[in-house]
Amino acid sequence: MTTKLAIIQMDIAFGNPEKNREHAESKIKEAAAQGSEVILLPELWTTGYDLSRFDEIAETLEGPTHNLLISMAQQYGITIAGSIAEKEDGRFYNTFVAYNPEGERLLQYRKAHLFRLMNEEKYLESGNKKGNFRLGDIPVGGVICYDIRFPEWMRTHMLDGSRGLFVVAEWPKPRVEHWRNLLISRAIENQCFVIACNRVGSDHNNEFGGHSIVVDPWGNVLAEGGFDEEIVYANVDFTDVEAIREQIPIFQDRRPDLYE
Ligand SMILES: NC(=O)CCC(=O)C(=O)O
Repeated sequence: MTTKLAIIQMDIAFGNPEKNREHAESKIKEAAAQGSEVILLPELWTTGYDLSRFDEIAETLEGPTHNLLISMAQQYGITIAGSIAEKEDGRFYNTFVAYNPEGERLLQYRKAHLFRLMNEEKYLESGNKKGNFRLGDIPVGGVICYDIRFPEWMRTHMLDGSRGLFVVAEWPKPRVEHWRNLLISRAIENQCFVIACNRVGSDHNNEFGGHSIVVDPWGNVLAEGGFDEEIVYANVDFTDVEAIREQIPIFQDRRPDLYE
């Protein structure tokens, strides 16, 4: 069965959640009108990297961004996912959330690997739980940006039979070839679909690279964005994973006794 995906490769207004919510809302409407079933937004799409103001602009999971995502998921009968600045008990996290068409939260994954080049370790706490969730019956994982440089962490997400890896990012343009190559490698080595959303535009420190991408479990690029705002669409059949895992059974042939 095919799943219709839409990746919202948007620019993000620095530290301006209201403006970003308005912008995302119009893009979500546009993607839903095309029949999309799963819609992916970028990393920290409401705030950008305005980390020093997270005490003002981060939210609990009951905040206005979550209310908006829940109401849009219900109104359009879609699953919506992306990462948000989360605040809990005076601590801050970069948290990937997903809501199903009933408005139920499927995922709360706090970024595990904090990226020093963008000062995350100075302002954020890291998460310590995996980002596995289910799209209906389909097991998948969700991780955030720098996490993709840790293949062992991605593999951990795949050991339960997950068929897809959702990735959200604010990945700078000068390393966009790393982004592409890492994502294609994660798809091949885990024989899974990789569905990845990167923002575009710039903030005071970085220009971001876009190139949101959907890769199949054989490593073929099914859809890819450019450097500007756009919605990247792709249809995927998560059951395709089975034939490839039968043909080259890496999950059966692993030798964890040697390397775990
Ligand atoms: N937001 C991030 O985690 C950026 C990661 C990144 O740019 C990298 O090169 O890794």
